[in-house]
Amino acid sequence: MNMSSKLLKPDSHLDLNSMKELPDSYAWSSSADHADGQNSSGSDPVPVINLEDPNVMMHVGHACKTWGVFYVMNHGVPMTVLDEMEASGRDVFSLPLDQKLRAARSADRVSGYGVAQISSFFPKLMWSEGLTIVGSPHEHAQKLWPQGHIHFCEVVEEYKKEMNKLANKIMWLVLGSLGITKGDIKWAGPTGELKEACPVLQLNSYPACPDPDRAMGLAAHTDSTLLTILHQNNTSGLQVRREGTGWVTVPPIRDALVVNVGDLLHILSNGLYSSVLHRAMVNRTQHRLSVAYLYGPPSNVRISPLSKLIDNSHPPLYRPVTWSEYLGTKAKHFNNALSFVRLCAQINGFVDVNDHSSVLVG
Ligand SMILES: C=C1C[C@]23C[C@H]1CC[C@H]2[C@@]12CCC[C@@](C)(C(=O)O1)[C@H]2[C@@H]3C(=O)O
Ligand SMILES: O=C(O)CCC(=O)C(=O)O
Ligand SMILES: [Fe+2]
Repeated sequence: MNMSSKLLKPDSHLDLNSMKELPDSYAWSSSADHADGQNSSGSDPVPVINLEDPNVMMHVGHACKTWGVFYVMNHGVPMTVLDEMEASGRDVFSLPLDQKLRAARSADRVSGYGVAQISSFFPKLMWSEGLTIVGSPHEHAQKLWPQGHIHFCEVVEEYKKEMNKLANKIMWLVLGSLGITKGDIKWAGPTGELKEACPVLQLNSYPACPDPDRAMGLAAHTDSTLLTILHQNNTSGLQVRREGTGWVTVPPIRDALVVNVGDLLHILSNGLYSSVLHRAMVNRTQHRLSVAYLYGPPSNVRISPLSKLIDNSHPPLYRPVTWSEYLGTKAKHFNNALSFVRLCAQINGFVDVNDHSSVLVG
């Protein structure tokens, strides 16, 4: 069976690295929309939080409430671990296309190589490729490098270990900022460690693009996570949507990682913290890489608004949902997914601040 032709849309096979012009199937818009955010020097910058600051919890809470995204410094992840992951990502994406397609994501799975999962919601193709690793990287690595893949697997495992520690730390800061303590979280272990679901690592590659003003690296979306921790190489491209300002660029800072609030944290916080809409733009000369650690709860845990945040004047806004149920809803309804777990939206006459359905197309 020819896996690749069955698994990806025929025109998704184009080797982005070899294109001299932007094919029409990749042309999203006029440059006007894209210009928004490229020059956001006038707007507030995304908060940078020092994890060793004595007031760190307050800063995290404030950033979650007002931005849904922040940088963390003094995060404790060794620079070598970040650099090695970046180098390994580069190794993957510089393989010949036919070799990468051996690890292609099949229609019924989350993991593997291919175009972004959300591609099917858009009429145009995105200027990117990704490798999604759920759990062990072994199976994909073996397909990518039949002769040897130990190093790649070691790098991924080390990266996940470090990210898990950091995600746990940040998650407790977030929960603490909501007044939540260890006993309030069902999926916390005896020493306060948060049990996590099968961790998901998303490697994204955005090759240099002949017409970046009309292309889109990764279309606007929110993450279906509690938190996402993002490492980017030295090339800018990430933008977040800010109420009243528009698209704000989140340039790489060498010593910092980017943390996004995901949809499940929006639900858990009963809407106090909103997941942030973000997208990735591409560059004319530089290859951009990013590595996202998608952090969520164990798969059997139902996430619902924390009971400490509920009272008569703050009724629960969402019904309980597990991560895998939510991913299914997202796969079907994309940026509308939250409204499908929302309680009584019509009765209460709420306008969901997190309903991003109107920003579907770049
Ligand atoms: C655990 C997740 C979360 C996924 C789906 C699945 C695996 C890959 C994730 C991403 C990564 C790239 C952006 C996104 C929007 C996409 O297309 O795939 C993400 C999506 C989500 O956050 O909803
Ligand atoms: O490449 C980026 O900066 C964004 C990646 C992203 O949003 C994701 O993987 O979910
Ligand atoms: Fe994302």
